[in-house]
This record gives sequence, C-alpha cells and structure tokens, in this order.
Amino acid sequence: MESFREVFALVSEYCKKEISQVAHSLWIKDIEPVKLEGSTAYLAVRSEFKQKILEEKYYDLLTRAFEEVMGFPVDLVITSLEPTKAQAEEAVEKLASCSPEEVEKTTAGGDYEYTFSTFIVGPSNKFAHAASLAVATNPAGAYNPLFIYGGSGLGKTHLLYAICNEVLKNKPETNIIYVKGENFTNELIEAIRSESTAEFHNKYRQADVLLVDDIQFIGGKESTQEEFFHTFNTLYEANKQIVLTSDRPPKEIKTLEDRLRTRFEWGLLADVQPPDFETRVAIIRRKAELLDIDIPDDVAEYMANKLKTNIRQLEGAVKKMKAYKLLAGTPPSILIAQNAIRDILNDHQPVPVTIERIISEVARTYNGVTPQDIRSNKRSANISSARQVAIYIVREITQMSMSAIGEEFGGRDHSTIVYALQQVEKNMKIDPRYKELIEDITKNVRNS
Ligand SMILES: Nc1ncnc2c1ncn2[C@@H]1O[C@H](COP(=O)(O)OP(=O)(O)OP(=O)(O)O)[C@@H](O)[C@H]1O
Repeated sequence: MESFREVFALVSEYCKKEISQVAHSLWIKDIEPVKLEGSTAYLAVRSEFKQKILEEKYYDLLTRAFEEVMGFPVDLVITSLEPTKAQAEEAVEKLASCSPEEVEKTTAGGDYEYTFSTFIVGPSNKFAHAASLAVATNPAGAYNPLFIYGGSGLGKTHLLYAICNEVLKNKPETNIIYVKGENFTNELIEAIRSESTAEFHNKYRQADVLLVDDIQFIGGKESTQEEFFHTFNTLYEANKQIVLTSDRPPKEIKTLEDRLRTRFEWGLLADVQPPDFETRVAIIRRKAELLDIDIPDDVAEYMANKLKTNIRQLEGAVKKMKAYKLLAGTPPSILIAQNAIRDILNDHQPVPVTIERIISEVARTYNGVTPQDIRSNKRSANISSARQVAIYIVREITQMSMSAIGEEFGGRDHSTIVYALQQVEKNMKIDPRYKELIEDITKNVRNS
C-alpha cells in the first residue's frame, strides 16, 4: 500500500509540471491513492463534484502520468468518498484561503445574464431600475441622457447590460456601443497615435444607443472630453439614447468640463444606494437559486446582516457557500457562512494601488505624455509637470519613503522628490483647478 502512495506521489509530481499550481492543489493534490490491482489504479476523492471534474478534465493527464511512472498503461477508477468530519473541517480551512479566482472555477456555470429579470428591485434601486427599463423600452423617448450613479458593486453595470439586452431583444438590429470611460480614453489615445481618429469618430457617432460605464474617468482629460462632447452632441441631436454611469453625480466630478456637466444633467440623474435588509435577503435567495444551492432562511438572514454595502460581496458569499458544498461536502450553515463572509471581507480589502496604475492614470490625463515619459529623464514642461503630479500622488497614496519613490522614478535623488512635492503643494494652493485635477486623479486611482 505504502508503495502505491509513493507511486502516486510521483504521478502527482508529473501532473504538477503539466498544469497550473492552483489547478494542481485544487484537483490533484488531495486525491487519495486507494490501491493498485493488476493494471487498475483505484483513486478516491472527497466529493462527487471532484470526481466528475477529474473524470472529465484530468483523466487523460492522470493516465499519462501513471503510464510515465509505472512504465505500462494503467486503467483508472475514481470514486468519491463521503468526507469525515475532520476532512470536512480541513477542507473548510483550505477553502478559506482560496482566492476568488479559484472559487470562481468551482462555481463556473453558475453565471447568469445581466438582464432586468435577474435584477432584484428594492427601495434602494427602484428609481434607477424604472428609469433604465423606460429607456430600454423606449430609447431616446424617455430620458436622455440617463445618468446612473452610486457606490461600487451596487448594480450600475448590471443595469447597463440589462438595457442592452432588452433593446436587442426588441430590436436586434440596433447598433449598441458599450464602453468603459477608461477604455474610451485609451482608444482615443491609440486613434490619435495611429492617425485613425476619423474611424474613432465614426464608430461612436454611429451608435443608436451609447452606454458608457464609469464616465468619471474622462474627467480632467482634455482631448477625451473634447471628443466626448462632440460625440454626445451628434448622438443627442440625432435623437440617439445615451446612458452613463459613474461612482458620483456629475457635480462631484470636479475636473469635468462645465459644458459636459450640464449636458449630463439634461436628462435624468438616478442613484443606486446600498440595499436594505429585505432586498439583501432577496438577492441572496435569487443568487442561490441561480447557483442551484439551498440556503436556509436563517443562514440567508445571517449573511444579509453581515454584508451590507456591496452586492458583489453578497454574490461572492453565495458562491463561496456553493464551493464549500461542492468541494467539502458541507451544506450551508451559519458556521459555513461565517467562514465564507470572513473570506469575502478579506478578499475585498482594497488591492494595494500600484505605482504603475498611478503613472498610467496621470499619463492618460496629460495629453501626449506616456507612462515611459513620466519615468524617463525628459524635461519638457508637460512631462515634468506630469511627473511631479505622479510623484505627489504616489507619496499621498502609498506613503513610500522619498528615496524609494526616487528609485521608482528613474533613480532620482531625495531632494528632487522633495522639490516635486513642494511644487505640487504650491500649485494646489494657488490654482483650484489644478487641485481638483489632482483630487480627481487620486479618486480614480483609488476607485479603480
Ligand atoms: N439589484 C441587484 N439584483 C441582482 N444582482 C445585483 C443587483 N445589483 C448588483 N447585482 C450584482 O452584483 C454584482 C456587482 O454589480 P455591478 O457590477 O453592476 O456593480 P457596479 O455598480 O457596476 O460596480 P462598480 O462600480 O464596482 O463597477 C453583479 O454581479 C450584479 O449582477
């Protein structure tokens, strides 16, 4: 028996080289080598789900690995065992440290479409929902533009896609363009670089419905705002529907040009707020249904009490419960919910903002300046100014030491960094627009 364990250790090693580490630790590592009878190898796993995955996805790999190790072809028989309590506890422990991507893999197939029918309506979002539905059933005939704003994970993107799906259902030939504010900027930069701005204009100005997610990202970016202004006017005058989302209302996007701000306010502003308790419970039930898992009422209520501000987190917790059930064989309970919620809250700690992100956000704001320019020694006024702003924001957000910042910006010394910080602080005092620009870039970096 011991020797079969040793054989399997080699098989496992072989597999490790062939697949990702995550896949290996999730599917192969815990396989129990039961016995070898003649040329048949018996393996056991702790759930039917794992057994199914192994049979469907890893059977060939395991067969190859056995043949490689044993020197002759081997038949595989994979069975599933009910987990013992200790095994279940161990699995819970292991799952607690799974990344969202790993959990995502185990719940793959539970995806649903972002439509109005999968959107749960409650007091916190009923206005935005009604406005979106009106726009979807009667594009450019209800509210134009529709501007939806609110915190992260509260359903703005879901509503945009729901509009898109509904419009296409009623009129499949509609030319709908969905774009993220950040990508609109990137595409424009690319179009300018490759001298294809005419195509860029045409693409956006031919939309029947234009949906822009996270429009706040165009704030402070001159040519993007200019371009968007003309796109907006063309579409609006041609009676085409425009829907925008943002993490804040137009008046709070400080670096948005006034002419855009007023246009964004021409139609309807609709906010989405964090859902109340009943809506949270309803969302958990609906997500559980979509993922085909039973969550008892007391467990759903417990979860709704703990996760209050972000629907993405509620959804994540339901997915975790499903993963626990599939991988560890443990059905939803308050205990399991506690684990799932702890993971979710840990997973959603703000991701450390990287210097890369700050530099590219600053570069996007300064026309004609690239991230490479910011890190370089070039001294043109525009580049130096962008570099100073990047240095200031890096210091603000990361609290890194001056010399560490100097290293990041092409080996500059401590005094150069101090000088940059002083310059930015001085400019912020004398120029309110400059100050707003810096505040907006900082917000964008933090919220992205
Ligand atoms: N009312 C709702 N009913 C059902 N699911 C919802 C609801 N609101 C949000 N969700 C789900 O929560 C998740 C996050 O929603 P979404 O991506 O739309 O948020 P967002 O407001 O666009 O967030 P961000 O600003 O961070 O992009 C999605 O999976 C979405 O389906």
